[in-house]
Amino acid sequence: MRPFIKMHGLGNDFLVLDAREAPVALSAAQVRGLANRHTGIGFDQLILIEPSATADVRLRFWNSDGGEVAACGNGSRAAATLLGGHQRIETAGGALESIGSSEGAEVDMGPPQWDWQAVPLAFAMDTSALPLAWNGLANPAALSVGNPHAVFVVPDAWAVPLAEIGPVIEHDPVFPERVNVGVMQILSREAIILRVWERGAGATLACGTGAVAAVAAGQRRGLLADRVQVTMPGGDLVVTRRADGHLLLAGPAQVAFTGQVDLERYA
Ligand SMILES: N[C@H](CCC[C@H](N)C(=O)O)C(=O)O
Repeated sequence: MRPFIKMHGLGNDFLVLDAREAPVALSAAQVRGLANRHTGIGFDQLILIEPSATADVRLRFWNSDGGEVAACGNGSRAAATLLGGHQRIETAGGALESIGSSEGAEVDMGPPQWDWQAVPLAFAMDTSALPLAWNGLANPAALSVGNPHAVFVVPDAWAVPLAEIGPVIEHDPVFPERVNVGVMQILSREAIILRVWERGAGATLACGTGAVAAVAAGQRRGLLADRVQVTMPGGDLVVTRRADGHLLLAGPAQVAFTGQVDLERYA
């Protein structure tokens, strides 16, 4: 049996396993089994905390579909909340820094990456506004914040049929590694509403990298200030652009419960 911690950031929920003392090897099938909300523990993402040779800790992330991914903003904040204090974090999507407190954490998610090959896209396009449309959603920004995002500016975020259109865009071959799909309604230069269809997890109550990507997209178009409140179905995050171009993600993260799990049962 292995101890686990169930956490969430505004309802974007995580199974956290601390593998710094004892390594954990996970198959995609095991992750999918653990993610099942009826026969497993249930989560949007699984987070593994591992030792790091280059930072204080290494974080690895898996979506509920079993795929390992390089970034998870809310997941990084949840781990940072657990770890507390100032942490240097190694991830496959880049090095992060966090300041944790008992209620939540702020994570430096680094600068957004706008090169089409960094997103990645299947061919060169203007990433500030792709010349593409899907069922009425058109001209998204495309960028990486350690993971790929397409962000659409829409007049009413709540009116978008995300469950129908999200998977179509997620799996479009123009995104060779698939993509997280955000629909952003701009309320003012300091406030947006955002809903996200997440690659490998579907519609979530909040998405940290999605919030960072949406604010970066709005800032690139000259529509948003340096500090923006991002209202998502699960609550509010704050994204701040620092003078060096790094984007800081702040908001609450909580422990829901702890337990023991037999990982072999899901192999
Ligand atoms: N679905 C994302 C990973 C989790 C992102 C989200 N939960 C966050 O807080 O950033 C992806 O496949 O890149």
